[in-house]
Parts: sequence; C-alpha cells; structure tokens
Amino acid sequence: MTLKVTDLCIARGGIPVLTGVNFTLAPGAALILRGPNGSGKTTLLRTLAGLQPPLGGRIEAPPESLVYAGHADGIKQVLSVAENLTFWARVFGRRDIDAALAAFELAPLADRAAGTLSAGQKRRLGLARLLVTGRPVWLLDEPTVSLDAHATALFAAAVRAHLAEGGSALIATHIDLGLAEAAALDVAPLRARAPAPDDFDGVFA
Ligand SMILES: Nc1ncnc2c1ncn2[C@@H]1O[C@H](COP(=O)(O)OP(=O)(O)OP(=O)(O)O)[C@@H](O)[C@H]1O
Repeated sequence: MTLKVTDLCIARGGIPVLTGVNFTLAPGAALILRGPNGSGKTTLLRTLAGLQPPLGGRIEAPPESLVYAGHADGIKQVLSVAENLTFWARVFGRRDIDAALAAFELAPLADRAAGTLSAGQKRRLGLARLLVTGRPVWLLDEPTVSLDAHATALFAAAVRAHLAEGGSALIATHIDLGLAEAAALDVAPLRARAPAPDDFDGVFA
C-alpha cells in the first residue's frame, strides 16, 4: 500500500501552486507536510485524495487505499456520535466502531447528538472516522486544530498504532506531534512560479 508521487504539479483556481512534488510513502511511514500559510499543503492533500485533478505528474496508490480528513468534518449533526461512526463504517463496508470510540475517548459521548459536541469533541469524532474506514493511507489536513494537549496525545497514539499495523499517514500540521519517526517535506521550495503577465507563450506552454 505504497503511495508514490512523481513530478506532481498542482493548482488551485487554475493557478499553479506547487511543482515537482516527489515523495514515496511506504507502509508504516509518516510524512509531515510543512510550509507557511497558503503554500499549498491543503491543495496537495485534496489532489491526492482525488478531490481535484493535478496539472501534471503521477499519483500511484492502490485503489481504495486513501482516506482524507480535511477541515470540514463531514459530521451529520443530528446523528449521535455512535450513529455517525456506524454510518461511516457502513460506507466503507465495515461494522466495528468500538476501537474508534475507545481511541478518542468518545464512549461516554456515544449517544450524544454530534451537533451538540464542542469543537474539540467534533474533531475527535472526525478523526475517529479514520479508524472505522479501515483505509491504510491517511491524508490529514491540520488534524489537531481545536484539540487540547490530551486529545493531541490521543491522536498521536492513534497515528502510531496505525503505523505499527502497516498503515501510513501524510499529515499537514504546524505543530510538533512528537512523532520522532516521521520524515518531513517542506513544500515552500516547491512553490510554482506564476507566469509573467506578458509571457503569452508561457501561459499556453
Ligand atoms: N478556492 C480557491 N480559489 C483560488 N485560490 C485558492 C482557493 N483556495 C485556496 N487558494 C489559494 O491556493 C493557495 C494554496 O492554498 P492552500 O490552502 O493549499 O495552502 P496551505 O498550505 O494549506 O495553507 P494553510 O497553512 O493556511 O492551511 C493559496 O495561495 C490560497 O490562497
């Protein structure tokens, strides 16, 4: 279940954002995406998740191996925590939600309508969703936003357990997750140079 990215060029709103993105994410590995605000981390993750097409290059991953957790939680507000996880498990052809509830200490909130959760609790539910999917390659965009120190540690432990089982994770984050084993990819040097306004041929090259 290796994700291999070769000479990838990505765009947002038709404007190139990053070029020459190359990396391999092997089973058991984590890669931290670094780069300042607006440098293209979200765009890269969305492209890898298939939510937008690349401008060029190759993304090689086994079918149905990726799962993306972005800023929008994708939580159904009127369903309970357990119902949300059961819904997602079924979408991915699975049943068990107990391990996911336990990993993010959501069992005491299992019957609570998701719409009534705090921001951090909602984020824990959004991350628990990853566990019920059974997908091996996690694409995570700022997963610790709204999490307190304890929940951040729960998340780091969930990532470690996932890696130990042969999963992998690509994580855009500005904080130190304490994953000593993770490599880092700084996207700042890969910023695409916008064509000069008078570079007519360049625009159509
Ligand atoms: N819908 C959009 N239309 C046009 N440009 C966009 C759109 N969304 C984002 N951008 C631009 O694309 C560039 C890359 O944004 P992106 O969200 O990928 O950066 P990021 O590295 O994830 O930033 P952050 O650390 O702030 O989350 C930015 O310049 C941003 O302003």
